[in-house]
Amino acid sequence: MALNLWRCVMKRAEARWCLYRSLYNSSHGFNESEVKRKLAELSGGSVKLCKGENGIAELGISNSSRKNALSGTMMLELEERISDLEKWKEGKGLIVYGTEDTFCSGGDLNTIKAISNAKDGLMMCMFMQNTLTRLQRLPLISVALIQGKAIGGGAELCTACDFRLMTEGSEIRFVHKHMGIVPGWGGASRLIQLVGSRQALKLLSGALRIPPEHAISIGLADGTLSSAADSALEEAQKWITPYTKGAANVTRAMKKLIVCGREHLFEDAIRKEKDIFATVWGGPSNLQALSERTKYN
Ligand SMILES: CC[C@H](C(=O)O)C(=O)SCCNC(=O)CCNC(=O)[C@H](O)C(C)(C)COP(=O)(O)OP(=O)(O)OC[C@H]1O[C@@H](n2cnc3c(N)ncnc32)[C@H](O)[C@@H]1OP(=O)(O)O
Repeated sequence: MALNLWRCVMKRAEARWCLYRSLYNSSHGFNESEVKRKLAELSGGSVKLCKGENGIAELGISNSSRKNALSGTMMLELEERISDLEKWKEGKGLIVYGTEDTFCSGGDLNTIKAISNAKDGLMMCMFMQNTLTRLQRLPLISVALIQGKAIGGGAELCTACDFRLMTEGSEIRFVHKHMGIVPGWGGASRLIQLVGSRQALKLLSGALRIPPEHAISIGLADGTLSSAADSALEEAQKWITPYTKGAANVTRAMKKLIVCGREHLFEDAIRKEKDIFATVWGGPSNLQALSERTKYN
């Protein structure tokens, strides 16, 4: 009886701690079923989840013909995998990685072109902000394993993890300015939290390449992996182990403390990011950039 009561108290506390509350719902004009229907039409690639016996899950972003760019269906799969992880009570850690030689090259430009009007762009923005905020709030210690490029939305995705490990020659780059837009998946608000407003302004307004050594020096990355591509995941597992060792409920409680401490006043900032995103999305610079399909080699 006492245990059930304790469980009920904890459930209410978690709800109060905003651990599982989405940022946007119908009161914000967010029509989730409508945006899911639209994204389901834009296919390609996959997002796979493997939950380990050791309490560490691996989430793999895969769209090999498009450098792991996130198509509409991949955005939906990402949300489904995160829902799965929210229910995984034995979970302690999570490694997010891209298959082959790239982390993620951002939104799939074919998907982005199909939703370049103001309404669809805003719906996608709110869907991805909900999804990446839930990723960030998971009671799991999360690591983005960056091999190759993390470009645009891919750079934003990696900021939603607690830590970032980069392999030699990899690069994080917020290329949004060259697309005539600003980050919209919450990446700007999280980058400011990670590196401070001055560094964030340089990285965003300069669309600067961020190699491993620079990322570490400004506090964006937490380590470099020297391993070859096929053993990077194994090395990331070793890196995360000291932080996930021990009882799952304690590790999860530690992460919950961090989430609650970090988010005070955060929701205001991220909602303003959405409003600013709406002023440039689908505008002349954005449409021009989409027609040029610049390569950021
Ligand atoms: C809010 C987020 C924001 C948004 O949603 O608006 C975005 O994330 S917009 C997308 C931002 N990302 C880009 O613009 C990346 C563009 N691609 C590149 O810069 C390069 O492809 C690079 C650096 C990722 C890899 O260069 P590399 O020379 O190694 O390979 P290729 O360029 O030959 O690419 C192979 C193949 O993949 C296709 N590709 C790459 N990225 C994307 C993408 N984001 N969407 C769709 N397709 C992509 C590329 O076109 C090549 O296909 P091919 O048929 O051979 O042209």
